[in-house]
Amino acid sequence: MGNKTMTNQNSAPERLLELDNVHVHFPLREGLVKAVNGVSYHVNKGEVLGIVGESGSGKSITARAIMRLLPKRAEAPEGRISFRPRNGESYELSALGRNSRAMRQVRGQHIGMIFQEPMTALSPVHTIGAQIMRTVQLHMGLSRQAARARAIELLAKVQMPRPNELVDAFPHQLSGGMRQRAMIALAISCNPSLLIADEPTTALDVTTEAQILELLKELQSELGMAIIFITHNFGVVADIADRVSVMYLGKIVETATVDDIFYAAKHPYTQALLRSIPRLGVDQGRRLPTIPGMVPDPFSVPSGCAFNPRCSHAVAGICDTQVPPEKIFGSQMSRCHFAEQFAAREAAHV
Ligand SMILES: Nc1ncnc2c1ncn2[C@@H]1O[C@H](COP(=O)(O)OP(=O)(O)OP(=O)(O)O)[C@@H](O)[C@H]1O
Repeated sequence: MGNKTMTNQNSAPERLLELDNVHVHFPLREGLVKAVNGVSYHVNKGEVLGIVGESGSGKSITARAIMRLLPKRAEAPEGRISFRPRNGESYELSALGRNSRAMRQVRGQHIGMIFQEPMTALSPVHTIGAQIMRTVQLHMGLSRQAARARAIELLAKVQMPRPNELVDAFPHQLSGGMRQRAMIALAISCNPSLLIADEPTTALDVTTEAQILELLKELQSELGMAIIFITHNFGVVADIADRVSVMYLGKIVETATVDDIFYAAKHPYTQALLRSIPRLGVDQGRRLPTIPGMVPDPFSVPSGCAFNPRCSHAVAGICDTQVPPEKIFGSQMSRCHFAEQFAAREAAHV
């Protein structure tokens, strides 16, 4: 785990990014899709925050709202997104124009982003070296020669074999894993303080996935950057994250340290997701429990707690009518009406 959270003199972690009540809506002909529906979370300097949830829960759209790279059909995000990359430097990302100079500087220099599909970030018609050189020349003011040296250094840093040769390769000449490394080199080229990783290992075979995770952990601790790691895979989260936020239908329903998520989850959705993970040697020959029902269609989000129709703990008259508030237990947050009961049960088991 990347336990490198930077601290100030009082050893309270320094906040790098803060989202406060962020909404992203898609006005479609069929109705209004509230893809992100009041999301609040923070990332401390140098920490890895995992964001977990089923497909369609709003993980990627929240990340794209931070980068102001939302699909054209989306309305401008509502709520506050504050970012403090360095001492004295502070950006209200939510107040910046999508193509403003400041926003382009943030995207180029301070926040890197990597995706499941490397060709989302890489141009097919330029060499890997040319793409890295362009970024570092633009944002770090390097000369052509220095930029080429930086590109080779970055390819070596992401453990590309023969960086002196591959700097002149086009993306299609590389294997999937190597392309992923090239995209990571491009994303970290200007020493960003935050890397947003959106399912970067989902399409890879398990060996390559393990290598890329190892690489990200090494880079995170060497460069001291924070990472938002988006995935639907709890195993990956356990491997890389310090804290985890669980998303369901456009809301964060639980946030906790990795240990508390695995051993003291206080939201029935988190608990259900954890029950559906296969455990080596334990679940052989046994059918794994799945979460009953389907994620509701985004035009008709259930009233009250959006998870209530699928929840085995739901109580009629409460869960289907009242939106649960955030309940805080030390560093843990749960949006369940009955979170205290889970806490009391844990206390009884100690
Ligand atoms: N271009 C779009 N037009 C309309 N609605 C969209 C668009 N992109 C996303 N949405 C809506 O936003 C919701 C959240 O999408 P998002 O991609 O953030 O989910 P996710 O949790 O990242 O899922 P996945 O793991 O499948 O990537 C989707 O269910 C969809 O309803």
